[in-house]
Formats: sequence, structure tokens, C-alpha cells
Amino acid sequence: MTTSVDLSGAPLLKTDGPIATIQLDRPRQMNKITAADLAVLSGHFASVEKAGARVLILTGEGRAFSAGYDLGDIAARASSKEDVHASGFENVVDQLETLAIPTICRLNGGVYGGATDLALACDFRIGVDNCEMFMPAARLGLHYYSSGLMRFASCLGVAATKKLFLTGLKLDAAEMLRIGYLDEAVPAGSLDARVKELASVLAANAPAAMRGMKRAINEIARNSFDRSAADQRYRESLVGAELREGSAAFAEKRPPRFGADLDGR
Ligand SMILES: CC(C)(COP(=O)([O-])OP(=O)(O)OC[C@H]1O[C@@H](n2cnc3c(N)ncnc32)[C@H](O)[C@@H]1OP(=O)(O)O)[C@@H](O)C(=O)NCCC(=O)NCCSC(=O)C[C@@H](O)C[N+](C)(C)C
Repeated sequence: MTTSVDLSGAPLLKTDGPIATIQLDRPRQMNKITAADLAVLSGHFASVEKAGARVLILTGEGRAFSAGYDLGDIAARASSKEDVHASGFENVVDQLETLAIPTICRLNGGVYGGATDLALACDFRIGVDNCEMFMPAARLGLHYYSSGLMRFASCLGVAATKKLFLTGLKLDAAEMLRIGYLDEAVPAGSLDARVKELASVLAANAPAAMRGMKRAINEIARNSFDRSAADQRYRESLVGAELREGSAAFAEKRPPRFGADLDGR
């Protein structure tokens, strides 16, 4: 039996040299994320890594970044007592968090519910200065999943996480900056330039060094730090091709060329 899945409005993947961009594409429904979108997102994340992109930008089309997971699907599954866990949301967000390349969330507008988690799984968040966020779990009667709660508490601290999850209240861009959710809030007209500037910095840096340090930092945040593996990567980097290129570039007063993954760590 074949089942057809409606993929209209599914997330789009574009690449521009070393920079890949995934765009949520349901602007009329505030880029709500459906179960089918999750499968597409997961495939995009895997193909971005495979294709050797150096940076991933995640963004949305229209006036919101995303209104989170499809509330219609949550309601339908709750009525039929089907576990919404089966949608795979958690796995896709964890997949994004552990992607081997640096990731930037370009917050073109508001970010709500599970989308606040998706954005937080990126390494950086740059938003328009009129963006806003809320996490309505307590209003909906949803006990948020543990991996997500851990991500918020480790990135933003316990106090800000309690405020977000227990009140469900809306935060404006100034407060999002204050709690460390946003790295930067910029006027809409500067968003693309600023995101591109950061993406270019990351694309020019040493991929293996970034990959290893990102992994270590994520593990530290999750209390699963494999210190001996990180120490091993450190020792390898001291005699590695990336450090040779980086230090040669410094001596020769030129930008380093890390074009290929020199070390493959
Ligand atoms: C974003 C928003 C503030 C914008 O308000 P607006 O007044 O500017 O626009 P709107 O008219 O409300 O939205 C436009 C359309 O977008 C739809 N829409 C907006 N958010 C949606 C959503 N999350 N699911 C389904 N449809 C959603 C609206 O129903 C509407 O559809 P219609 O034109 O057919 O009436 C408002 O739409 C809103 O509150 N949306 C819901 C946000 C929300 O509660 N998100 C949390 C969803 S639950 C969640 O994400 C948790 C999830 O991760 C859990 N799990 C791990 C188990 C998977």
C-alpha cells in the first residue's frame, strides 16, 4: 500500500557555496511545523552535512520564524490517545543541535512553542528587533519533553527557563536579548547582512576544530562530557593540518585557507 504525503509548504533547502539555508515555508500558517515537515527537515540536515556545507542557516518565510508544532496534529493525536512523541519532533531538534557544522537561526519574526526549541538548538540566533517569543506548554497542558527542557535550562539558566515554561508569557526582543536567547537583535533591513557576515566568519574557520569544540561544549551542557575524547582531539589538533595552515597564515599575514576539511577529525 502506498501512502501519499502532502509536501507542499515543506521546508526548502538552498545552497550558496559553503552556506546552506533551510527555510520554513508555510507563511500563511506562521510556518507551523507538521509531522511531514519533520521528516523533510531531518533529510535536509543529513544532506547538508553530507554535501560538505560549512554553515547552516535556518530561517522562515513571512512574518514569523515559526509558530511551532502543528496544534491540529497535537489535538488530533491527543483525542485519539496517540503519542505525539511519535511525530519525531524531539529527534529532529536533537539532530540539529548535534550537527557537525555551525548553525545560525535567522529569526525573521516571532518564534513560538516548539519553534523556540528548534531555534535554540542552533549555535547562534540573530533576530529582527521586533521579534517575540512564547512557550505555551503550561497553557496547553503539555509537559515539555526532557531533552528540550535540558536545552533551555543549560542555555538560558533555570530562572529564565521557569519563567518561559511556567508562565507562557510573551517576551519581546529586548528581553530575549537579556536572557541570552538572542545573540543579536537588528533592524529588519540589516538582518540578511548581519547573518551573512556571521556565516562568512564561520565558513572561513577551521571545520574540524569547530566540530570538535562544538561537540565538547554540547556534551558539557548535557552533563555527558567525554573529556578524554576531547583531550585526544586537542592533542591531534596540536600536530594537525588545520593548525599548520592557521599558523602559516598568521606568519604570512594572509587569511587561512581551510577549504577542504584538512584534518577530518
Ligand atoms: C503565532 C501567533 C501568535 C500569530 O498570531 P496572528 O494573529 O498573527 O496569526 P493567526 O491568525 O493566529 O495565525 C495564522 C494562521 O496560522 C495558524 N496557526 C498558527 N500557529 C499554528 C500552529 N502552531 N498550529 C497550527 N496552526 C497554526 C492559525 O490557526 C491561522 O490559521 P487560519 O488562517 O486557518 O485561521 C498565533 O497564531 C499563535 O498563537 N499560534 C500558536 C502558537 C503556539 O501555541 N505554538 C505552540 C504549538 S505546540 C508546540 O510547538 C510544542 C511541541 O513542540 C510539542 N511537541 C514536542 C510534543 C511536538
